[in-house]
Amino acid sequence: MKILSAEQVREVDKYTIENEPIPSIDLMERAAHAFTDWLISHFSPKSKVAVICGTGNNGGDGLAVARMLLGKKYQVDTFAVKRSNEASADFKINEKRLNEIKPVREVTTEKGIPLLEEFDVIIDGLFGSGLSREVQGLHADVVEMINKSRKTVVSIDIPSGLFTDHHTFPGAVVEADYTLTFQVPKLAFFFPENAQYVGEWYVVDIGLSAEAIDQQRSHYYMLTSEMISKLLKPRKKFAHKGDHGRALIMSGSYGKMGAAVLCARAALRTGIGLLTMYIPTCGYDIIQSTVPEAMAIPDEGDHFLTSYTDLENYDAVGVGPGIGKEQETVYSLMQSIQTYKKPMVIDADGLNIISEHGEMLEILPKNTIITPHPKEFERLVGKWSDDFEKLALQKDFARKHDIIVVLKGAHTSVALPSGDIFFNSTGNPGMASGGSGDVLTGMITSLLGQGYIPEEAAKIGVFMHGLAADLAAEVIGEIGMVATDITDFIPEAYQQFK
Ligand SMILES: NC(=O)C1=CN([C@@H]2O[C@H](COP(=O)(O)OP(=O)(O)OC[C@H]3O[C@@H](n4cnc5c(N)ncnc54)[C@H](OP(=O)(O)O)[C@@H]3O)[C@@H](O)[C@H]2O)[C@@H](O)CC1
Ligand SMILES: Nc1ncnc2c1ncn2[C@@H]1O[C@H](COP(=O)(O)OP(=O)(O)O)[C@@H](O)[C@H]1O
Ligand SMILES: [K+]
Repeated sequence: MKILSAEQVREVDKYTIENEPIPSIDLMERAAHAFTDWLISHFSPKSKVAVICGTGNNGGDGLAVARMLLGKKYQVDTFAVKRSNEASADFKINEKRLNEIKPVREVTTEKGIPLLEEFDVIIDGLFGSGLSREVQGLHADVVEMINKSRKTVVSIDIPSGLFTDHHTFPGAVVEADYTLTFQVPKLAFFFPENAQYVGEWYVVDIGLSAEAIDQQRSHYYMLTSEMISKLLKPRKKFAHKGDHGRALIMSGSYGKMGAAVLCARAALRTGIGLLTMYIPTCGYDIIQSTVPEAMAIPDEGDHFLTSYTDLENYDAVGVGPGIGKEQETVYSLMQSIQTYKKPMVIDADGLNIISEHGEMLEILPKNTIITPHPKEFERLVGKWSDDFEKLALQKDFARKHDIIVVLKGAHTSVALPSGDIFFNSTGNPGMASGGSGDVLTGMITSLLGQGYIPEEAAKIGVFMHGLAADLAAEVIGEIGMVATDITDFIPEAYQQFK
């Protein structure tokens, strides 16, 4: 699913109005219906609802929503924050329609700001995609009242005061519990710095022209199950293990053999035909007894990797989880990168080593997939001042080194050398515990080994990893979830695509 800028959404709106064709007031009605349907399914008619409107089309949506809720017997009070008589044409039409049912209360001074404590739900229709500057004065006071109310806040399209296409400095921005955004996700929603404003967010379809969306050029996408299902290859009836690839994973050190075990189990659950673990000698018995499906080649080093093995026969090689940064391990990594000519998967200490030996970046096989978490990424590229800058760094790094950068976190992003970036839509905070990343490395290596091209392996791996965790959370919750649970639910994640 494409992610569009505010400007692009405006163009798509305009195209839809002209070509469907549909009068803009009817398009607003459609948007308000979609929003209201969601509200009705989440809040009972006993709820006291305050709708706070600006005088643009976001406010127009708010007025239409208020009218629809009144029609469904909700108790609704509507407030329009006005600094002048200027308002959008569709706002004025909806103001007239609502006034015939229940008058809109005008807020023109600070004193006129309503007490919001008496309401259960506050609908935020102050500003949407037309936000053109930071919110100040009367509007800022209203935003502050909304945020102080501690009531459930649902934002229409975008939390008021949040810029969708660049960094928003802390100030007057609505802190929504829910944001229902129209038609396409907005870039700012994917960043941790905006989580407190956006809350839980959903995309609601308002029937904007698919053709117009197709025509918009965007580097940003959200991974959806529709996209993943198109990538997955079914198994053939007469397939044998040789058809599903051979992967080698170099992982583990004394005290960190768990990383290797997690990685191995995840690779197997993701469907690799044959898996070999290259591990220090101390990990040999551990791997052989905990993951009997995998073969094992012990390195000469007892506690950590010191060398490498013949890599040529493997369809994919993953390196990094739990390997440590000993000098001999640096050599081991360097030699494997130099020897293996196909794309690799590099994670964790593999990346920490590279950040201390920048020359390795220059020799990484093209389309290698690296999977840093933010701290590992910072070691590679340096600090950033906000999440939009982090995104730019990720994009540049992928381009410059011709690699795929999977930057992990909530909404993990997959940056391709082309400049395209795919944000994940699966996953939950239950994954924020040791070992979850090792599982991902195993999954992506497995997919690469099965013949998926690197771009596909990264996208499928990231999506399925989060989906497995979501399915695990449904059964066991987020708190008690451990990395092994994610692995255990990988098969069920695949079952969703049967
Ligand atoms: N047909 C469609 O297009 C559809 C659109 N839809 C809805 O419309 C929304 C976009 O509406 P919109 O473009 O009217 O902009 P909106 O966000 O309401 O605000 C603009 C007004 O606010 C003002 N303003 C801006 N910043 C300000 C500030 N900091 N402080 C004070 N004022 C500020 C700005 O003034 P100006 O910048 O011109 O000075 C202007 O007057 C979109 O999010 C969706 O909800 C849906 O109904 C589907 C169909
Ligand atoms: N709050 C969250 N929501 C969704 N996914 C998360 C969240 N926190 C962590 N994750 C996922 O869990 C994994 C953690 O990886 P990483 O930080 O490398 O952990 P470790 O090194 O312990 O294995 C990543 O894939 C990340 O995307
Ligand atoms: K809003």
